[in-house]
Amino acid sequence: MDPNVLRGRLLLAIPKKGRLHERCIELLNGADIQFHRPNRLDVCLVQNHHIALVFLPAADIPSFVGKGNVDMGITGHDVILEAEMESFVTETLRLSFGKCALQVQVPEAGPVQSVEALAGKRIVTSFEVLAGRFFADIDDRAGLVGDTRTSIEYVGGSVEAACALGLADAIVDLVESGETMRAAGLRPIATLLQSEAVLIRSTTPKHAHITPLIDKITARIAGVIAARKYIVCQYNVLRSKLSTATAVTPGRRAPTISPLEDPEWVAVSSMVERSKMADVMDQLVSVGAEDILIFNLDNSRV
Ligand SMILES: Nc1ncnc2c1ncn2[C@@H]1O[C@H](COP(=O)(O)OP(=O)(O)OP(=O)(O)O)[C@@H](O)[C@H]1O
Ligand SMILES: O=P(O)(O)OC[C@H]1O[C@H](OP(=O)(O)OP(=O)(O)O)[C@H](O)[C@@H]1O
Ligand SMILES: [Mg+2]
Repeated sequence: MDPNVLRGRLLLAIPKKGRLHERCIELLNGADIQFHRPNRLDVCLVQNHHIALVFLPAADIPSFVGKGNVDMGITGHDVILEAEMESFVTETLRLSFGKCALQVQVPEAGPVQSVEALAGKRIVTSFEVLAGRFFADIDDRAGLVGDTRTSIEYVGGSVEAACALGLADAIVDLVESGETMRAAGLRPIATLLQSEAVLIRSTTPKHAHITPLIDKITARIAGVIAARKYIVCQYNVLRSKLSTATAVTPGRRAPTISPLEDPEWVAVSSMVERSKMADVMDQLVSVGAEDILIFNLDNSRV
């Protein structure tokens, strides 16, 4: 691709593979960012905006954004910390996917109960910076110096195999469902951090003229995330019970109250978190609300 084609375009990095890739593509579709990625190509032009997408390993995105080589990106909170880029990138949105925890895991049947018992032992991980810092603290407290300190060995993937292969006394790796951990006969003994996918931009952007477009894309993505997170709940209730009912559905800003032909009744419409929908409906029934309807949102701008 001729680099001149990219000139002046906002560069948006997304993971080229792995757990976040497909979710990012869905998000871009939801935000009407249209593109066609030719097979194997890692840079492609967006058809309906002055944007180019850059497909990178998730772990490389923090430093690309932090150094201003791309303008914004989607990656995991965990790899921002691992790349030590937290001062160079701003996390503008949490994206509610890619949720996982970075945990210390030991063989299920083994004797180790605490991280202190791992001081001076062998750790295998893809997170050598975070694990290194964590165990350096433990070594310091145990007064270990030189060769007696905990060894941290980097591997790029399949971290769980290290204990079974006799290469590690413990691993530090991501856990979501816990299926991989259990399948490998491991159990967690400590959590270093919780993570989820985030939208990031450079703290010191190189191209000031691009900021309005960054803001516009951020607002669009925020709208898609909110549309997934919320439903609209609509119901009828006696005017005399309105304040009790709206305490259950206060909405994001305030509920919409509309009159009905029957002056004793009103209709209420309010945004409710999808995860609370069933509880909210139960409570509305118990305060006397009727004709409770739930609507999915296709998109939003909130
Ligand atoms: N099991 C998981 N559940 C949820 N999010 C995860 C999980 N594993 C990783 N992630 C998130 O996705 C990010 C990228 O990790 P992932 O392992 O998918 O990338 P990769 O190593 O580039 O790809 P692959 O492992 O397929 O080679 C992680 O930094 C983390 O934020
Ligand atoms: O708790 P779970 O739901 O089982 O998910 C955790 C697994 O997901 C990631 O692996 P990934 O699929 O990226 O494979 P990899 O080890 O090859 O990187 C992570 O490294 C764990 O192994
Ligand atoms: Mg992986």
